Order: sequence, then C-alpha cells, then structure tokens
Amino acid sequence: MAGKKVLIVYAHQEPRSLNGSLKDVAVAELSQQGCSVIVSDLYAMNFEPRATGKDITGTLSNPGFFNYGVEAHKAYKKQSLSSDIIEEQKKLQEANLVIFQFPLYWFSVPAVLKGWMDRVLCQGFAFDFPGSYDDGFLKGKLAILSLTTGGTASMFSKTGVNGDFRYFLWPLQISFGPEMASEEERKRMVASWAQRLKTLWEEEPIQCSPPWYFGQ
Ligand SMILES: Cc1cc2nc3c(=O)[nH]c(=O)nc-3n(C[C@H](O)[C@H](O)[C@H](O)COP(=O)(O)OP(=O)(O)OC[C@H]3O[C@@H](n4cnc5c(N)ncnc54)[C@H](O)[C@@H]3O)c2cc1C
Repeated sequence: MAGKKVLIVYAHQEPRSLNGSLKDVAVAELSQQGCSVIVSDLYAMNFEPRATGKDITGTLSNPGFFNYGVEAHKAYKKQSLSSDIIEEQKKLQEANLVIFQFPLYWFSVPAVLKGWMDRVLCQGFAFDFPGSYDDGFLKGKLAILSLTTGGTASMFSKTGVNGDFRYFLWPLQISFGPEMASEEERKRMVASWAQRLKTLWEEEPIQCSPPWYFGQ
C-alpha cells in the first residue's frame, strides 16, 4: 500500500537462492505498490549475532557480574547501545510491516537472525514490564515470516515426521523443500509469494492466542 514502510530482515548467504528470489520479489512487488522498502541483508552486513558486552558502549552498571539483559536495558535508556543495534532499531521503529525471510535451520531461524532478535529487540525498546505481549512497544506493526524448509509440506503435517508447523511457527508463508521441488514448483513458490504480497495489506493479522494456536 502506497506510503507504507517495509523492513525485510533477510538471512541467506546466496543472492541466487530461493530465499534471495523471495526477497527480490517482495522488494519489487512492494516497491511497485508505492511502499518504501528497506532490506537488512544480515550476512552481507556481517551482522554480529552474539549478545556481548561490546553492545554496551558506556560504562557497565555492574562490571563485577555481567548480565546482558540488564545492561542492554540500561544502555538503551542511556542511548549507549552499539551503533549497529541502534541502526536496526531505527529501521524497525519506522516500519509498518516487517518481513523475516530465511531458511529453516534446526526448526528455528538461522543464528544470524536469532542474534538480530536477541540484540535488537531489547528491553525498553521492544518491551518492558509492564509493556509486553499485547502491550508490547511494537504493537500495531505487522510482521510476517516467509521461510523455506528442507522438508516437504507432508513432513510438516500433523502426521508427518516433523509434526504440524503450527506448533513451532505462527504468522508465516512457507516455501516447502525448494531443493527437492522441480523448477516449475519453485517458480510457483515465488509466484505464490508475489501474489500474496499483492493483497497482504488486506489480510487479518493472526490472533496469536492459545485458541488460535491449539484450537485448529
Ligand atoms: C544448518 C541447517 C539447518 C537446517 N535445518 C533444517 C530443519 O530443521 N528443517 C528443515 O526442513 N530443513 C532444514 N535445513 C534445510 C534448509 O531449510 C533448506 O536447505 C533451505 O530452506 C532451502 O532454501 P534455500 O533458499 O537455501 O534453497 P536453494 O538451495 O538456494 O534454492 C533451491 C533451488 O531454487 C533455485 N531457485 C532460486 N530462485 C528461483 C526462482 N526464482 N525460481 C525457481 N528456482 C529458483 C536455486 O537455484 C536452487 O537450485 C537446514 C539447513 C541447514 C544448512
């Protein structure tokens, strides 16, 4: 939708991968809609995934016993987090929609993307107590996971060897097993993602609640 700001957090090493294609069609489609699209290409940026004391540029509140969560929270308030974190927080703050584009690694996100979450979504910025879940500070933003898997769709069904994907992932668009699929099937995956993006702004966000999750 024209005027909307989109951040794509992209975690793949190879630009010609299926993930690369899915990222490219998202940039093309959303730009064509008049959105302003920014990509955080985490591998290309050499994004630091480790949450360490280097993320705090000022003095530590307790140098004798390092607690990352506590120090990051205080550093956020004092604006003394490292510049790469601040940069990503700014992008996220401005975005109406965040797309996470990644291959499934061990039923989860690749380490570089997990590190982005660990470091960027710090206390004070993304949440606080009170100020979490439905009252979190990123409330109102839309997010979608677009991921690829090694396994096929049937392997991720209720009776499949991996179990129902609902049990580990929520707002998602999955391109199942592109390496095992034919060229035509892969083209359909990219086209289906591009098609979904055309009407993405009309979708009802998923209610991330236990009844939605376990009731179906
Ligand atoms: C550490 C690790 C852990 C993993 N853990 C899991 C796991 O827990 N569960 C699981 O299911 N899988 C797992 N995998 C597998 C992984 O999820 C898949 O290898 C990955 O999702 C495949 O996506 P890709 O983009 O890397 O595919 P690619 O291999 O890059 O792409 C597949 C093919 O698509 C072609 N292609 C690119 N663009 C297009 C286009 N526009 N049209 C048609 N074809 C195109 C490419 O040329 C390539 O031949 C794991 C892999 C690793 C390395």
